[in-house]
Amino acid sequence: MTLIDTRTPEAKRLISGATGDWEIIIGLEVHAQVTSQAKLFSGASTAFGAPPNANVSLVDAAMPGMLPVINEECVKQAIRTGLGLKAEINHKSVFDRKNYFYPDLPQGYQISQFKQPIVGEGKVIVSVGPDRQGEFEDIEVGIERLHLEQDAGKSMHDQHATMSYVDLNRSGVALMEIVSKPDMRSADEAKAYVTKLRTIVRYLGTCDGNMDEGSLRADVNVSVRRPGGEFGTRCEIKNVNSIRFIGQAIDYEARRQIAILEDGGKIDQETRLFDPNKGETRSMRSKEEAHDYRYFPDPDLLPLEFDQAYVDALAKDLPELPDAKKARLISSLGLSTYDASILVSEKAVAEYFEKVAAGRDGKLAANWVINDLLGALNKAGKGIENAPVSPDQLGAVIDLIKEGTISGKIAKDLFEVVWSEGGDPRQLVESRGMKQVTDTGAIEKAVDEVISANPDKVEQARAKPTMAGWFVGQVMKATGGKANPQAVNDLVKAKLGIE
Ligand SMILES: Nc1ncnc2c1ncn2[C@@H]1O[C@H](COP(=O)(O)OP(=O)(O)OP(=O)(O)O)[C@@H](O)[C@H]1O
Ligand SMILES: [Mg+2]
Ligand SMILES: [Mg+2]
Repeated sequence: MTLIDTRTPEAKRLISGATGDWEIIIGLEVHAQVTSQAKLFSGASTAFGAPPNANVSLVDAAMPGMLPVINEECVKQAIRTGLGLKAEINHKSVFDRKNYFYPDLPQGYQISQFKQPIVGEGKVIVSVGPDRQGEFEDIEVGIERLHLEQDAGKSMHDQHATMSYVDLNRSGVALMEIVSKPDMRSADEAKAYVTKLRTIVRYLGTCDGNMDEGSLRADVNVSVRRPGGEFGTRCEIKNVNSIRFIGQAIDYEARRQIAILEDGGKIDQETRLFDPNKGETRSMRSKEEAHDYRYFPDPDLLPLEFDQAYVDALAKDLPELPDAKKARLISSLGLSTYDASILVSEKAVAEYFEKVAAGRDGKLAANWVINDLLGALNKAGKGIENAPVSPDQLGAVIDLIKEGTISGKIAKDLFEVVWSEGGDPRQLVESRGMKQVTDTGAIEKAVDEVISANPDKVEQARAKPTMAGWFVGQVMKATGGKANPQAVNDLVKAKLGIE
């Protein structure tokens, strides 16, 4: 039995407390590391996994007299990301100093953008789902701004009993802070939004999106309100570094706030941390201890200016993005929305699929990629980059089915052979004797044998024509699945004298 969820989309977003329903309001600040060999204002390398303090220039260590020089590559990537988010690109933006003291920030300030960011308002369409009926719902999440800023270094407190260490490798690495509007209403929506952002930056090649290497992380702002009421006070959960944790942090935080409010308390605006081991958020600092960042324009850097021709040139070179690709796969190949959504969700999967589908039946290619290839990869715990079957090999398997050389069933066996042993599918079909038997003489012989061995079943089938399927099954079995099923079906019916 399928359970049909009859609640409206609005009602599905509510969670119930002890005294009635509540709505969760979520806004995310996503920090995405810009794909660039060098840092935002220095030539030091950004390579991941280098020994501590190996990638630190005098600028990143904030030696007196050092001056920042903007890395044009990072500016380009920020503009390209802005275009991918359908956002307004600001031809003039300003770098500000955000002042605070912390041991991993040798400058004593972070260079960021405050009042005039490089990218203004935009929007992202996010597919949320599937729900119990297998349906996706599209929501729109507004982008408030995207600005460029430097990353800080890293303090390490677990290396020594009484001392802390500082690693400045990340100091000065370029980040894009992508600030959403408070448009999300559930953990699922927030998770789907971050997933979509990651897909977009990966298509663009502006950030590698690797959350476990810290290339993408989110500050999660959560508040709750009575449905349709005023926004409540937000708490900000800093630096959450996995999509699953973002969901857990939101659910925990919303319930914590609801419990306080239902108890007659009030929410203090504060910065919190998520503890993945406990699945809880806990207070880091309250608003009273909040920083006064004393933002002001960095006197070492001129405002960043470029003209529309520069933006146009970058726009012209943008790759096809997931939404456009999805629409094209649906309209030109006739794929379902569901299949197209799966295929475009990872750039590498989309590229693989398009190679398989080129010049072939798109729906058949989609079935093979989604059910067989992705299914096998999932089972083996492998990513598409390490798929043992190449697009050419899978394409050849599909061609062999289409030509009638092998049956759909044998194709599954062939796929497994190619997966585990490699090789040219066409040659494997020859050498392993997997060819479909279309020779009517041979099929006829097998049909005759099955019929003469089962006289009682023949009687039954004449009275009940659907029994023909049983004979087809027996013949397929007797021929090792190699007989052409249509030919077997036709012959069985003819011999039994049924329609
Ligand atoms: N009532 C609310 N509930 C949940 N989220 C909210 C609420 N009001 C604002 N937000 C979200 O909080 C985020 C605020 O980010 P923004 O970068 O503008 O400021 P900030 O957090 O004060 O600054 P910083 O970059 O120093 O952390 C946005 O994503 C916004 O959508
Ligand atoms: Mg912010
Ligand atoms: Mg913030």
